[in-house]
Amino acid sequence: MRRTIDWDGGPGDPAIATVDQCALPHEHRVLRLRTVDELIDAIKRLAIRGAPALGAAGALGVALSAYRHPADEAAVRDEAARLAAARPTAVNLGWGVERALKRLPEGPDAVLAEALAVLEEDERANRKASRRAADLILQLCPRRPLRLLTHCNTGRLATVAWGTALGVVWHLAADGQLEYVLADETRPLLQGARLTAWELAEAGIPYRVLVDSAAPAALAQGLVDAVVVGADRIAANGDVANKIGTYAVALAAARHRVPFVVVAPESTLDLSIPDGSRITIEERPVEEVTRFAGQPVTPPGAGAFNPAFDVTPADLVTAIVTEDRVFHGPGAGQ
Ligand SMILES: CSC[C@@H](O)[C@@H](O)C(=O)COP(=O)(O)O
Repeated sequence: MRRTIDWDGGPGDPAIATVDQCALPHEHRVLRLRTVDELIDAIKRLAIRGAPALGAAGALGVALSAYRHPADEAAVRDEAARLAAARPTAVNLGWGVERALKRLPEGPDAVLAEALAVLEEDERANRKASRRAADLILQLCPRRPLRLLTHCNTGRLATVAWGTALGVVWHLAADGQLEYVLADETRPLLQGARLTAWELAEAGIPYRVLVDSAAPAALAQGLVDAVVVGADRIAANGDVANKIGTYAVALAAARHRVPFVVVAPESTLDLSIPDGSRITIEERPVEEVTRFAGQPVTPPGAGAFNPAFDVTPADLVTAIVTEDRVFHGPGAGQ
């Protein structure tokens, strides 16, 4: 399967195919989802995850619903609303749903055509944004070859194909300008250790995984030329919501004057909100923190604070790079 998520419907059998990100790195398994409820469940379990992949899932989900209920627009709109609410932070999910819904009056084939256009555009946008970000990092960092640090997973698994921040890695490696990648493990669900490491290994790129709390030490020891991350929602003032732990990396990068670059498609910008304080941060089940690899790691009944995302203030961001433009944040002087 070339794409992480795609339409897999035959006549009378509408379905979405997606890589099961819960099974990696041990097993590369493809899920075939036949209903919007199955799709919502896959999104909630993070079998499908990453803002651009969620945008694709939103659009494909509306197509799935439109084929399942061809004569019942209200049923499709109800499923679309539930789908858009499956995860609150990544703006792309609701954006993908809305884009596909606009074609609903024209019938299921038109909705599917729109969803497939979202998928097509995603890969194109990510390749372009990551090329632009790679060129910017080459300008900002004199040392060669480059040593990058990243957080969470922003590769092809988080998108339809290619990736955003990890797309920068693919470009720099192809240019012969990359020494290695440090991949934060990304507690509690280990998107870095499980998924980014899997993608880097598959691509033959030198990498090491580090616990999230080691990232400031890596920056302090001069092991990193630039930090490159993705985003789930970017407010009008340049505040960036991304996987929990991103803010701590940005603070440490600023302290050590290491460029902190955010790469995202335009669909991740939410110019309707003035700043990051308006971004809804998803809180996930306490068991993700109180258990590890299926085993309890806390005394029975321990509480947990488990936000899935944090907001990095714009003044810690050197640049936000999309397929269309580069925003230099107030942190650009670092
Ligand atoms: C290109 S993906 C950008 C972000 O979506 C990514 O960094 C992230 O935070 C994903 O969080 P997740 O909870 O795994 O969906």
